[in-house]
Amino acid sequence: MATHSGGLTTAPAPAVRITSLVREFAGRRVLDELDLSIAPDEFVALIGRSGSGKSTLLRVLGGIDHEVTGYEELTAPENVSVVFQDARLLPWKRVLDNVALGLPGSDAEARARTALAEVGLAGRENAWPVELSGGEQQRVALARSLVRDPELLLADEPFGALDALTRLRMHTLLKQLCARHRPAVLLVTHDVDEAIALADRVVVLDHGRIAADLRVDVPAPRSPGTARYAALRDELLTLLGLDPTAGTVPEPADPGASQPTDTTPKNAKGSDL
Ligand SMILES: Nc1ncnc2c1ncn2[C@@H]1O[C@H](COP(=O)(O)OP(=O)(O)OP(=O)(O)O)[C@@H](O)[C@H]1O
Repeated sequence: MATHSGGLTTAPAPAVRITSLVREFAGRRVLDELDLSIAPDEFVALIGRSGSGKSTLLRVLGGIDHEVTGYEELTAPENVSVVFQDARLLPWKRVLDNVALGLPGSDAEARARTALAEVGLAGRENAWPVELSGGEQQRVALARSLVRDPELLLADEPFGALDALTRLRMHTLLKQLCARHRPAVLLVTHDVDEAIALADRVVVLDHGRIAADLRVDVPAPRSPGTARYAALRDELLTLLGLDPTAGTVPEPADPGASQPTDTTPKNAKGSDL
């Protein structure tokens, strides 16, 4: 939200501001003088080929990786929540206790109940994680993150392991939760359609640098049938080195999986995204 003073309109301080960030592994630059800003309550999707540095950037912003150099500025909120592809629930704790774990205050349990209701899991408080489906477990993970009212929500392919229908339901849920809690969001995804469905901006990472930073100016309800949607989708696929006419965007490569079907597009070098 902009602030006003003396007739001037001042943009709010960004939730995230990074300039010239470098992360090296064994002398190889995985983040290469990277610049990125995210406004408070802005939803940014981060896409890029495998190995482009997406998870590394999330780890830095989540305070998990401190081995960075070179930066002129590195600002991120202290109150950060992270959601991963797997829900990472404690199997020996019931759902409610997973959400309430570590929450301060005597109202922790009540807040956890409210959060579970928000993600559609009222009545499942006493279930064990193993009794929940993958989508339900991710709902718990979202509740556990958002009950802390984070200023920044980092999500690393949170819906990557879910089936297509569950994924769409989770998109709707995440949009509702973000509208209510208004964190800044950085979502890593391999799915261009997911990025367009959810984000205000899509940032494309290539070899540790921002190759493109595109505003999602597709009018709601962001239907794939519209010309603007199709143009943005094509632009993003092309930036990823994919042929927009070749089919859907592939899932992240799973080394243990069998070869993808012939609907899986290949990048210019013939390898998976
Ligand atoms: N701990 C580490 N030690 C050495 N190299 C690493 C380490 N972590 C990441 N890397 C390397 O950094 C590069 C970027 O990795 P990162 O996981 O950030 O990519 P990514 O864009 O998230 O990929 P993917 O889409 O496959 O998850 C890769 O080449 C990876 O091998």
